[in-house]
Amino acid sequence: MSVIAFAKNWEGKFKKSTYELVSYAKDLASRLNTQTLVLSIGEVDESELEKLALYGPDRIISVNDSRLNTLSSRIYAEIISQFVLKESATHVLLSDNNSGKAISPRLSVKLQAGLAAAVLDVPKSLEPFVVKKQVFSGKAFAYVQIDSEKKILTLSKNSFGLKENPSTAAIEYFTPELKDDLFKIKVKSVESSDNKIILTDADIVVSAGRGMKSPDNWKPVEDFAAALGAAVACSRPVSDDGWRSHEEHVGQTGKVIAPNLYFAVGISGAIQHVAGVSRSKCIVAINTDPEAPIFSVADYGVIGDAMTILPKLTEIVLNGE
Ligand SMILES: Cc1cc2nc3c(=O)[nH]c(=O)nc-3n(C[C@H](O)[C@H](O)[C@H](O)COP(=O)(O)OP(=O)(O)OC[C@H]3O[C@@H](n4cnc5c(N)ncnc54)[C@H](O)[C@@H]3O)c2cc1C
Repeated sequence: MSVIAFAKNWEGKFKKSTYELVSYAKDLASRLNTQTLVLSIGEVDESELEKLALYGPDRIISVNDSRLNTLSSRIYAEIISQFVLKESATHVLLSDNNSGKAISPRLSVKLQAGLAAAVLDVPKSLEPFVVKKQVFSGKAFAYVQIDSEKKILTLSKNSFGLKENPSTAAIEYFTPELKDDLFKIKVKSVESSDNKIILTDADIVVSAGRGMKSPDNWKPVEDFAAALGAAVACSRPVSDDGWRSHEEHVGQTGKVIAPNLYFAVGISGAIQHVAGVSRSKCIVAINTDPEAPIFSVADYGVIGDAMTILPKLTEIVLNGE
């Protein structure tokens, strides 16, 4: 028995969500009285791999192969599955991000393992193994029992947090057996259409709604987001009216996000909007209406005109005053 966490990297760097997953894996392994193994795939420097040790793994294993720098859910599932079988691991953890969502169903089939996606908490019980997960865009929770010997969980962002637990895990290397035909589809080059931060991965999101009154009023939103290194999002009517692209629409029928910091600017806070952002660690609302429902879910609120407040906040971020 052991717990394996898949440590996703972004161009050779780990993010907070990876460290959160390792923290969760350590906690679960302690409850099960077993070891925590962290598996990294693709080229990552040893200095970066060593950072994982802060969150308590017993072993850090790297598949250091340049052919694996681009995600292929098929190949990654094959590698993780080989490693799970080699180690006779029982619990496999992935972050509930795009990679985890792509890899985990394939892994579930390969390993004949029960899968619980978007898990929100430590298991409610170990025997039987029951975890809490979100359903209906976060409007409800379900308790799921997994009876298979091997179990796969994808962990929702910001549901467990970071728990430092320094270990002295040394870095090991694993070479899976990968047949040539796995590499028949190759990514020859990656061209980004723009330098936008990916909304679902962003740590900070500045989101705006109908309170901005016109698509021509988005510059203060974009300037503030740029100053913070944040992604830009919007409410549904804004994208329905063509003010912004549907790519930016968050909520029940849009993207579900969980950044560390979410700014809701000129957004009333309808339940369908909040369904997609309620797992943000900290919500800051800017709204002229002190009765706006968004204030009941916000950690901080600013009552006032966004067109005046956003440039002031941008100035403070850029110049510290
Ligand atoms: C089935 C269904 C699914 C839906 N899915 C989604 C979804 O996924 N995402 C989503 O967002 N919505 C969704 N909606 C729509 C949702 O119900 C709301 O209508 C929508 O979220 C409201 O958008 P808003 O907050 O931008 O606009 P409004 O509700 O019009 O709110 C605008 C806010 O801006 C404030 N304001 C006005 N002027 C200023 C100013 N100068 N400065 C600061 N604040 C100002 C106002 O006080 C107000 O609170 C869905 C609805 C349905 C029925």
